[in-house]
Amino acid sequence: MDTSSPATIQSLDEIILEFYAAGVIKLGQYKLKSGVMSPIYIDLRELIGFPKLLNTAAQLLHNVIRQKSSSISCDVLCGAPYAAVPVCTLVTVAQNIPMVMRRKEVKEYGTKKAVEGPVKDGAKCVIIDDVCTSGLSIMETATDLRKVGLVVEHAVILLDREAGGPFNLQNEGITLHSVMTLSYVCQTLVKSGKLDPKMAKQIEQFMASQAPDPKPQKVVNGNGLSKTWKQQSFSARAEHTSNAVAKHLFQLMDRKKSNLIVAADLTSTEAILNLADAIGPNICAFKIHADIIDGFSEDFVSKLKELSQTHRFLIFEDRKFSDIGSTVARQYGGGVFQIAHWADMVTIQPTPGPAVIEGLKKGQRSGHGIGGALIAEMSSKGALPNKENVAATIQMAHDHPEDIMGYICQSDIDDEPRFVRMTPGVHISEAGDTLGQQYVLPETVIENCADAVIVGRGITEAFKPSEAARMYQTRAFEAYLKRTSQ
Ligand SMILES: O=c1ccn([C@@H]2O[C@H](COP(=O)(O)O)[C@@H](O)[C@H]2O)c(=O)[nH]1
Repeated sequence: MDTSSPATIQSLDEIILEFYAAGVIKLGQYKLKSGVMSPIYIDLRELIGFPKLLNTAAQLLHNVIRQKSSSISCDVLCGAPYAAVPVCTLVTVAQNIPMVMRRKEVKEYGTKKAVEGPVKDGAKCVIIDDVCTSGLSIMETATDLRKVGLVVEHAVILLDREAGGPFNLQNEGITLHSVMTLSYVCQTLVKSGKLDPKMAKQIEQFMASQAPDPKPQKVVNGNGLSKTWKQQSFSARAEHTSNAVAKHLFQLMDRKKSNLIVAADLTSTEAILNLADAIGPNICAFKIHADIIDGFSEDFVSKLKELSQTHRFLIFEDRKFSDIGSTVARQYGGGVFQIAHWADMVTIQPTPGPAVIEGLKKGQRSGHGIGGALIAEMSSKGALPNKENVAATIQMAHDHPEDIMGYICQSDIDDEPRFVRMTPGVHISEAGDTLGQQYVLPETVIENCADAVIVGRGITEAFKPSEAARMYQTRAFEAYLKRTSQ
């Protein structure tokens, strides 16, 4: 996403708000081309009623071409019919770049051309479009342009709905560049009070449900060899998983530049909520133990959920479910804590076997699979080592990819990129505690196996928890960047 000049981040936000005021961004229930109902609809055709805004859109699009001029070469433009034709015409006039027009319906008379305008064999044509969902309409345009000899390698759009467009187009040899993403638009509307955080969460869930199915990716390192799971980026791995929570967490870690999960092992609801508010911007997930909290209540849960929406983090209940299926179904879906109603992620002990997962599925409340993290290895001293158990745990995960989002582990136990590895027992002082907890540095666990680090007392007992959270966030994310650049 391009957020630089002339629209700085601030002025891009202002433009988004103007789009909203002009009715270009609509909230409600709208039917998409695919027939799917969407809680948000972006109709850039409305821009033709607002000449100033139309011109701004043209400037934003041209900025992308200008700023990426070292990679995008552009002899001619083509606005994808019909919504993008007016805005493309403005770019043509303002920048003196010729334009061609693709006809959707070829005339039965006259020249019968599918592409009108200055078509030169081998000329580089950049497609301009308003919104991209799956990339299909850009692909249709590219097919016609290629048929007449134009070379299409880039498309520039105003808004990416993040439903697989860039990935699908890349497979067809087209790099997609967008001015903004749907998540950024939602974020801006929430910040300005135009969009209720609850509604934003619904949109986020809708987007996750629309995200593409995992597709095999050609992921190779500098030597042309297949990248191991450790070398792959979170965004690439999001494409590999069919677990909605893992996909969401991978995308969140990538966007927030945080692979820090805090373990908020505090007992007062007030202290927990204050911590969540203070460090929310630095974390991807907030882990609690509901059963150690004094005065756990519905009110506490709703406040924590509100904070999770404001700061965009997942709520992680470290319940370590480990009973027969029927008991687990009740522990998860009912009882004092009603965990299934508020936890995005939960930990699971694999010892009962697959029945524990079936029990959780029975107790679940969300529409998607449970965000189950299987405990493969524990951090405490003397934790029972058993290779057979680890192998069986991996098998359980592989047999339940819709419900298992990843592992709690201490070493590199599996080659499969789709699972998120989370490692507790992380502290910048490796001394450990007096009750068997063992600590390792964030850099070491990321290098060993962790995608996300789980840090408890390193943050909660720090003199300034928010500064400590920032420090762990930076160290863990930099270690991840280093690992993926190898
Ligand atoms: O193997 C495990 C599994 C879970 N935990 C949990 O993580 C945190 C660690 O807290 P620190 O204060 O950073 O020690 C805590 O909630 C444990 O229940 C773990 O430590 N090891």
